Order: sequence, then structure tokens, then C-alpha cells
Amino acid sequence: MTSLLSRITHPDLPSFPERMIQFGEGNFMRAFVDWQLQQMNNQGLFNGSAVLVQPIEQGLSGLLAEQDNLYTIFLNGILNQQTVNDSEIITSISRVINPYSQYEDYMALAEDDGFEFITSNTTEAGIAYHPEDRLTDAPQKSFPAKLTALLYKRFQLGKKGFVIIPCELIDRNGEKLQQIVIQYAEEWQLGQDFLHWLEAENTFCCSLVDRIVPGYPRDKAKVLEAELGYQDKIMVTAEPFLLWVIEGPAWISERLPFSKAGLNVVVTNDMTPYREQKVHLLNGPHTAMVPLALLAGLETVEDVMNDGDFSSFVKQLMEDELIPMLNLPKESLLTYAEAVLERFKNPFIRHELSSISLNSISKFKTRLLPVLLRYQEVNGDLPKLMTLSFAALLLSYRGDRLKRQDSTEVLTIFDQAWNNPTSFVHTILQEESLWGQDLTKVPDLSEVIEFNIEQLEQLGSRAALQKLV
Ligand SMILES: NC(=O)c1ccc[n+]([C@@H]2O[C@H](COP(=O)([O-])OP(=O)(O)OC[C@H]3O[C@@H](n4cnc5c(N)ncnc54)[C@H](O)[C@@H]3O)[C@@H](O)[C@H]2O)c1
Ligand SMILES: O=P(O)(O)OC[C@@H](O)[C@@H](O)[C@H](O)[C@H](O)CO
Repeated sequence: MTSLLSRITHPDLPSFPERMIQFGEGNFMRAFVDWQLQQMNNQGLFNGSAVLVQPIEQGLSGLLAEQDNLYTIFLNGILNQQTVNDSEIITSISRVINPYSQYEDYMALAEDDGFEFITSNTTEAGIAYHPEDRLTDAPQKSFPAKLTALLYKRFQLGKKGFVIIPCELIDRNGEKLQQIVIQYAEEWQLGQDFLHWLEAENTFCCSLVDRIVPGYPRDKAKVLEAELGYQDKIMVTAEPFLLWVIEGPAWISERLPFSKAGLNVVVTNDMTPYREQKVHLLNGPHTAMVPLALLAGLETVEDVMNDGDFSSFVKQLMEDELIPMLNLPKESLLTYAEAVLERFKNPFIRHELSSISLNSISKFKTRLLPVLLRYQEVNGDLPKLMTLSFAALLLSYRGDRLKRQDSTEVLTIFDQAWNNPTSFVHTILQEESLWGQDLTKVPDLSEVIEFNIEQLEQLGSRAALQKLV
């Protein structure tokens, strides 16, 4: 039996002073932010580590502590025409605090002048306002409430603020986080001076992240451990490609010298085009392929890309239905789309369709629906491939075919609608809490979805798709 990765098995690994507070210890943050800190440290450009704060009660703090906060990252794929198959032990996390059992340690972070940066990824659900949160809770439930309590203590101690860069995949994440912090400050009556300090001493940035991180390599962990010669319960796999767009002042690039370290980080005063491109041309096709491919029995993004019918679907969806609707230079969209197709084909990582399917309804709403509606407005008819995927999504949410992974609220809406099969499509499309509007008002949409569901049921997903590609 090999030993668990730790500073005992690897006594010569370096440590760095704490400079960043990071909310979120999930796969993505460890393969994205902490990996980038490591690259800057490797080049002597940052000399810093992150303290991780576990945002919810259950998480990886125990496993990270068991491994002295070390873990291995595997980068596998093709970058700039070169095959990359690298592994590295990440040493840029100093410790992990679980505020549910270590609230005092958490609040003590406010006392340390060494901290300059705050980052986060608490999923799309994390940047939310919970009215029941109070300053006196230990800890508060929501991430923004926890952050407000920490910032307030920092202010009371008369210390400088932070550069705050959330990575959650929601639009205008930095502004949204700032708004909720201000809402708590007002609700908790923390005073005008604190509100002024928040504004003057802190820089909230919006950011957009891009790196495919399938996470723990369940299928080959044992083989990898045998190769490494140690056990690692929190190893993480990712693609080599990375993009971080940070909307904020130019001086951020000096204090966080990502670009100097050769990392693909853009600091800009307008991240909108980058977001449009990524959310609609990468996340959109992911979300569109999932229900059709799962119904056809495929398991991974790579399976989709190696399948003639399904890869044609993805390519045509991008070229015929998504790109023409995006308000960006066509050439750059085509170049981006080509790069995304290459990334989807990555033969070295196993990106499970079932993991992408989590919360597919809200993903469809943000990643595809705006483009579908724009297409209808511009062309006066509906996009064929997107509506087939939409039909497959509704079919897969009936609960009689695929395992669904979504909130109880969403699943209850579908279960209730399916109690009356004849009105199922109408009831679901009408549900404004799912789509932000009544979709039965979109010309022809109900009929097209009804027709596509029939096709999918009668012919199966592959044959229904073959009629269109
Ligand atoms: N995996 C990828 O390829 C990838 C790429 C870009 C962005 N992302 C985004 O990153 C997010 C996390 O992905 P991951 O792969 O690290 O998942 P993960 O399950 O490994 O980590 C999830 C993290 O979010 C926290 N969290 C979960 N629910 C929360 C809640 N309700 N409130 C506060 N915190 C909560 C958890 O504590 C954990 O730190 C996802 O929302 C995803 O959209 C993922
Ligand atoms: O991470 P999710 O579940 O929000 O979405 C699934 C994928 O579309 C997503 O993880 C992409 O791989 C990622 O956004 C690429 O940067």
C-alpha cells in the first residue's frame, strides 16, 4: 500500500506566505486559481499562497488537511499544436478553514495585513442573498453574508481592503457580489462609514473563467497512483487551455502578474464580448449535446465528438444557429468555435455528460435560450437543432428516461406537469419560474417542441437527429 501524499512523503516542497483568501475548495478552483498561483510561484513572481474557506458545511477541508493541503494536478490535452501530459504537486494552498467548525479562525483572517486578494467559486448558487443571515451568526449561511462579516471586521480594525475577484459563472459576478454585500451592510445597519470603506478600499472585479476541469479521474485513479508512487484522494484532471478575463483596473496585472508568468489572463475594462463568446459557443453546445447524447446512450463529450451524427450536430449548431446570432466579429467567432471543437475532442480527459447535465434547466435558460429567442426574432422561424435539443431536454426531465440532477423545486414542476401528459409541454413552456418568461407566447415553439418530442420517442434520439444534420 503506497502512502498518502503529504509533506512527510514530500519533505522538500516549498511553502509560501498567505496572500489570498479563496472561498471554494472544489475541483475548478484548485485546477484554475491555485494552479496559476503555483505557476507564478514557480517563476518567483508572486511568492504567495491561498487560504481556502469551505463555503458550505460539507466539503474537502478534511481530505485536504489529511494531505497537508497538497494535491496533484494532471493537465492533458493539446495546446498550441503540442500534446501536453503534465503532472505537478500543487503547493500554493497553505490551509483550509471550515467556518462551520472554525469560525474564529475564519474571522481571524481579517486581522492579517498579508491578505490582499479574495477569490471565489461557490457555483452559480453561491452568490445569493439569504434574508435570514445575521452578523452574529457563526457562520452565516450564504457566501456573501460570510464575506460581509469578514469585511466588516477588517473595517473595524482600520485595515486596508481587498481586490475581490469572483469566478462564479454568472453574469457580472463581481457587481452582483458587491450588491449583496451592500444589501447585508444596510440590512445589518453597519453604518455609512463601512459603506464608504467598502467602496473606497475594495476593488470588486467581474471575471470570466474558462478551463475544462473534469475533476477526479475516477476511471484511472489507481493507475495514476501506481505511476506517482503515492496515494492522492483529491487529484484533479484538467485541460491545458486556460483563459481568465478580469474586468478591472490595469494595475491588477502588476499586483497579480499572471501575464508576466505567461498565463492567458486578460485584464480589460469590458469583458462582455468574451462572456458572450464563451457562454454561448462553449457552454451552449455542451448543454445542447447533453440530453440528445445521453438519450442515445453516449457517456462523454469525447464520445459525442467521435460520433459522426453527434459531432455534425455540434458543428452545425455552432455554425448555423449560434455564430450568426452573436454580435461579435465573425472571424474571431469562427476561430473560437474551431478551438472549442478541438478542446471537446480532447482524447486525454474523460468529461462526463452526466456531470454537465447538473442543473440543465437553468443552464439552458442562460446558455441557449437567449440565442434561440434572438434567432426567432431575426429569422421569423425557429432554429432546428436548438429546438430538437430543447425537446430532448424536456423529455429527459419527465423522469421516466434519464436520471435527473436538479433542484427539488425544478423537479417538482416537471413531476406535476407530467401528471397530465397531454398538457405537459404547454405547462412547462408556460412556467416563468423556469425560463423568466412565458415561452408559449413564442410563435410556433409549443408545436415544434411537441413534434420533436414525438420524433424522439418514435425514432429515438439518433434517428431524429439524423433527419436534421
Ligand atoms: N469543472 C469545470 O470544467 C468548470 C469550468 C469553469 C467553471 N466551472 C464552474 O465552477 C463551479 C464549481 O465547479 P467544480 O468543478 O469546482 O465543482 P465542485 O463540486 O468540485 O466544487 C463546488 C464548490 O462550490 C461550493 N458550493 C457548492 N454549492 C454551494 C452553495 N450553494 N453555496 C456556496 N458554495 C457552494 C462547494 O463548497 C465547492 O467549493 C461550477 O459552478 C462550474 O460552473 C467549472
Ligand atoms: O461547469 P458547469 O456544470 O457549470 O458547466 C458544464 C461545462 O459547460 C463547463 O464546466 C465548461 O467545461 C467550462 O465552463 C469550461 O470553461
